[in-house]
Amino acid sequence: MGVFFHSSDFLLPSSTSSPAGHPPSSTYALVLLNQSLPKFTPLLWKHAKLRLCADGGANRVFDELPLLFPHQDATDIRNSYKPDVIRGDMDSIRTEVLDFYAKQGTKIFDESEDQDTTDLHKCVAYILQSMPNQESNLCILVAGALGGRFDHEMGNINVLCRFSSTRIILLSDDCLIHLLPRTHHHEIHVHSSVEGPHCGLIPIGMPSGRTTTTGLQWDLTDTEMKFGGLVSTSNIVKGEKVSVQSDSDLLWTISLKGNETRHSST
Ligand SMILES: Nc1ncnc2c1ncn2[C@@H]1O[C@H](COP(=O)(O)OP(=O)(O)OP(=O)(O)O)[C@@H](O)[C@H]1O
Ligand SMILES: Cc1ncc(C[n+]2csc(CCO)c2C)c(N)n1
Repeated sequence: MGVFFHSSDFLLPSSTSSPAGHPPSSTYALVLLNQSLPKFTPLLWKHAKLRLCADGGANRVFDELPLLFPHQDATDIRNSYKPDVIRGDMDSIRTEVLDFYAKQGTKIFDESEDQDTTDLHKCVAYILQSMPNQESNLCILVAGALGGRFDHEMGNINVLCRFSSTRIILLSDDCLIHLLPRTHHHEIHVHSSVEGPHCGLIPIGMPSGRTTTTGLQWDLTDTEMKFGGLVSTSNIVKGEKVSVQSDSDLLWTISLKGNETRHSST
């Protein structure tokens, strides 16, 4: 069985290269959702080759990005953070925002006839169509995916499952989540300057009969996990490397640093 390597390099400045022995860095696409943008959004923006707003996510870029640069002119910031694409059912984007980005040359896709898939789903499908040759090293970063409405959060997690062969990372200021498909063993490189130590491993879709880990305070050894039984929450990463293998798909989540003033216990 092959090994998947995972590393949150996108949380580090662009000049910081991957550690020796790690695979070449990913090609990133960024999707911005209609939820408070993480304060590290400008860093994700810089790493990304393609930037999309899911419907009302464009309002967040318009309203909130200038607030991250309080000493600069809001219009200058809006002019320099122009999304490549806005796609969704367009029931949340404000007209002034749509007009502003349409004039800037952003491609607008109104998919209002599809009321069965979420705006995030529509954006991921667009990325896969428009970057077909990048699939093996493509990594889709989703900003504003967590915190807020629970139905939206579950819809966002469902996108991880619907596109399980694509690397997709859901992000908020507080944590990240991605899928560890059962088809591979997983090696997670932890950048302790920006992430951890709190983490979790959660079976998704079905119980996990056997999961084995190394590198955690509470490691699992051929352990069963299921809702109604054990799921691994409030675990702790011990060092720089975590390994996971399981007979079913798991969600991996790890806390992000930088919110110590809001969460004094982290
Ligand atoms: N509170 C939230 N928490 C997490 N994700 C969110 C939240 N609000 C929106 N999103 C994400 O942003 C995307 C775009 O949001 P938007 O508000 O435009 O969606 P929507 O389809 O109009 O929502 P709805 O009609 O259910 O209110 C959604 O598809 C979802 O992925
Ligand atoms: C069983 C079922 N539940 C909810 C929806 C509604 N829905 C799901 S995704 C979406 C688009 C949001 O932009 C909407 C309205 C549906 N179609 N089918």
